[in-house]
Amino acid sequence: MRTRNKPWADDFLKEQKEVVVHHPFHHKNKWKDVFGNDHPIHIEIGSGKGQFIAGMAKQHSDINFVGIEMAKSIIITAVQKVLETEQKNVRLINENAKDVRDIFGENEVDKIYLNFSDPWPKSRHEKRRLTYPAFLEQYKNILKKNGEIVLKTDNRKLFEYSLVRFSKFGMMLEEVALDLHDLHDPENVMTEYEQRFSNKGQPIYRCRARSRFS
Ligand SMILES: C[S@@+](CC[C@H](N)C(=O)[O-])C[C@H]1O[C@@H](n2cnc3c(N)ncnc32)[C@H](O)[C@@H]1O
Repeated sequence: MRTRNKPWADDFLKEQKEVVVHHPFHHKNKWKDVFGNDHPIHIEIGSGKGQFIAGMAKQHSDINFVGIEMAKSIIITAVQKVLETEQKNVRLINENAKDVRDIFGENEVDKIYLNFSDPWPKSRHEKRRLTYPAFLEQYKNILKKNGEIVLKTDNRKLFEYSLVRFSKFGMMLEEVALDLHDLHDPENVMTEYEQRFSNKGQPIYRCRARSRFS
């Protein structure tokens, strides 16, 4: 995702304390205190400009959403979108998710969304894919038993790779959709990338993998 450098981003993010969580590692095991309730927690890794998480928060006010986005120049747009919704059930974190296990405690998360994650097609970059086993190991740790990972992508190779990885990791594949929009799922909230690829006529893939670990 290309964006211009925005020198005012730091100050803007610091000011948005209602939405941006500045020291997320301090809240490990205590996210219910951040939200002031014990509703289920769904996280999105690589939230981009926030269309998905803002839309989901509006659609599900009984769920707490946390978006993690490492690019400062991109997350500011997500913050603006969340502010527009006036929803209280969403927080954003400007961090790299490589240490997600240090942000959430064991069994603290009910669902993880991976939307249009960077595919990293070269095999020497495999470790950067968000469905690489080292990431799955961390997801397993923070996910509740029967928690879910929902992945959407336009990238067939990343989709195939992720299906194999989920399966080798012992997760149960509950849905494999090769053309998500053909399902006309009324609950599907489109991401920015999803909208862009779908407008070009490309099929969108989605899978749901359920954790069977405690
Ligand atoms: C291709 S974009 C997709 C954005 C959005 N999910 C969408 O579907 O429109 C991938 C996003 O993930 C972010 N990202 C990639 N790896 C990440 C990581 N390890 N931690 C946090 N964000 C990450 C990137 O900065 C980028 O904004």
